Amino acid sequence: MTQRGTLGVAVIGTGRMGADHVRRISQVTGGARVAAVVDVDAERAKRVAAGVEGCTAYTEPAAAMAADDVDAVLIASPGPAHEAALLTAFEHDLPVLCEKPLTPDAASALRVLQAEQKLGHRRVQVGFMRRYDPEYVELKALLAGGRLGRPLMVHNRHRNVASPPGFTDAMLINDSVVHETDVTRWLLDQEITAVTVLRPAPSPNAPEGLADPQFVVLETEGGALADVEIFVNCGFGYQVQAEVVCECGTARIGDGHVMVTTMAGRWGGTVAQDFVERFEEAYDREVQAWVDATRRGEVTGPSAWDGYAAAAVCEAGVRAQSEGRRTRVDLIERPPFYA
Ligand SMILES: NC(=O)c1ccc[n+]([C@@H]2O[C@H](COP(=O)([O-])OP(=O)(O)OC[C@H]3O[C@@H](n4cnc5c(N)ncnc54)[C@H](O)[C@@H]3O)[C@@H](O)[C@H]2O)c1
Ligand SMILES: O[C@H]1[C@H](O)[C@@H](O)[C@H](O)[C@@H](O)[C@H]1O
Repeated sequence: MTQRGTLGVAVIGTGRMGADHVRRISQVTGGARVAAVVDVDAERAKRVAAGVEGCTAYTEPAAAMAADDVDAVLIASPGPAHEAALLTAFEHDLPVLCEKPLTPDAASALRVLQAEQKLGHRRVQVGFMRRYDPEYVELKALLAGGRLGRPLMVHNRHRNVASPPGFTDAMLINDSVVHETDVTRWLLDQEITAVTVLRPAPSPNAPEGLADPQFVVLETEGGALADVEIFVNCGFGYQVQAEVVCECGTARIGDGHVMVTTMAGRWGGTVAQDFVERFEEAYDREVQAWVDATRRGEVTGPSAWDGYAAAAVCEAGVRAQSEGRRTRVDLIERPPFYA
C-alpha cells in the first residue's frame, strides 16, 4: 500500500457514478486515495484526474492496474464492460468494488465466479449499496430478530424521475430491478426461484420503445412472494420503498419522513430527486466498509455469488418479459467457496 498505508484506488469509468466515487474517496472516505482514473473517453478521464492530487488518467484498465501505486479497483463503467475489467483485476490479484450489476447476464457472471474461485481467494464486493442504507439495515436486523415472525410478502416500489437515453426493457430489469432482487434475497435469506413480469398500459411519459412502468413478481424458495413496481419515468421524484409483511406484523421503510412544513394552507415535505441524494449515506458507508476490509486483507459485503444470483434472476426476468409468462430461475448450486 502506498503513502503510509493509504489504499491507492483506480476508478474505472468516470461518468455519473465513477465521478461521484472519485469525489467520495478523495473527500469523505478515510484510508484511501484515488491513484488512477480510467475512461474510454480520454478527455473525461483527464478532467476528473485534474481535480485530484497525484491521480493519473488512463484509457485502458489494464494499464492502470499495472501501475505501482494502484492497490485496488473500483469499477463504475457500464455493466457490459464489467466482466473484462474484473478478469483483468484478477490477473493482477487486486481487490475490487464492482458497481451493480456484476454483469448483465448469468453466463458472464458465472465466468467471473469461476475465475475468482480459480484465484483461490475472494476478491470481489458488489455495489449493492442498499445493504448499507441505515433504513434497510434496521429492517434486516428486525427481521433477523424474529419478532415479526416469518416474512410472507415484500412490497417494493422503485421510482426514478426519468430514465437515461437508450434505456431498454432489459435494462429496466438488469439495472433497476436488480436492486430489489438483491435486497429480497438478503432480507429473506432465500434464493429467488421464479419471476413473472406484468405490464400495465404504459405511461405517456415512457420514451419510445420502453414499457414503463412494469410490475415484477419474485417467488422465493421458502414460499414468500416479493412484488416490485418499477417506474423509471415517474417524473416527480426518486422513491425506493419496501414493506415486509410477516406472520405477526409488518415493517416499512423509505417513506422519507424528514422535515414537514406547513404553509399557505398546506403541509408537506420534499421528495429526493435521484439516487445520489437518496442513497448518499449508503454509498459512503459501502465504500468505507470496502476500504476498511481491504486494508485488513479481508473481503466483506455482497459477494460475486450475490452478483451471479441476481444476474440469474434478472436473466429469468428478461425472458419473462419477452415470453410473457412465469419463468423459472436457472441457478447453479452455491459453491462452498461462497458459503
Ligand atoms: N448503485 C447505484 O445506485 C448506481 C447508480 C447509478 C449507476 N450505477 C452503476 O454504475 C455503473 C456506471 O453507471 P453510470 O450511471 O455512472 O454510467 P455513465 O454512463 O454515466 O458512465 C459510464 C462511464 O464509463 C465509461 N466507459 C464506458 N466503457 C468503458 C470501459 N470499457 N472502460 C472504462 N470506461 C468506460 C464511459 O465513457 C462513461 O464515462 C453501472 O454499472 C451502473 O449500473 C449504480
Ligand atoms: O443504475 C441506476 C441505479 O442503480 C439506481 O439506483 C436505480 O434506481 C436506477 O433505476 C438505475 O438505472
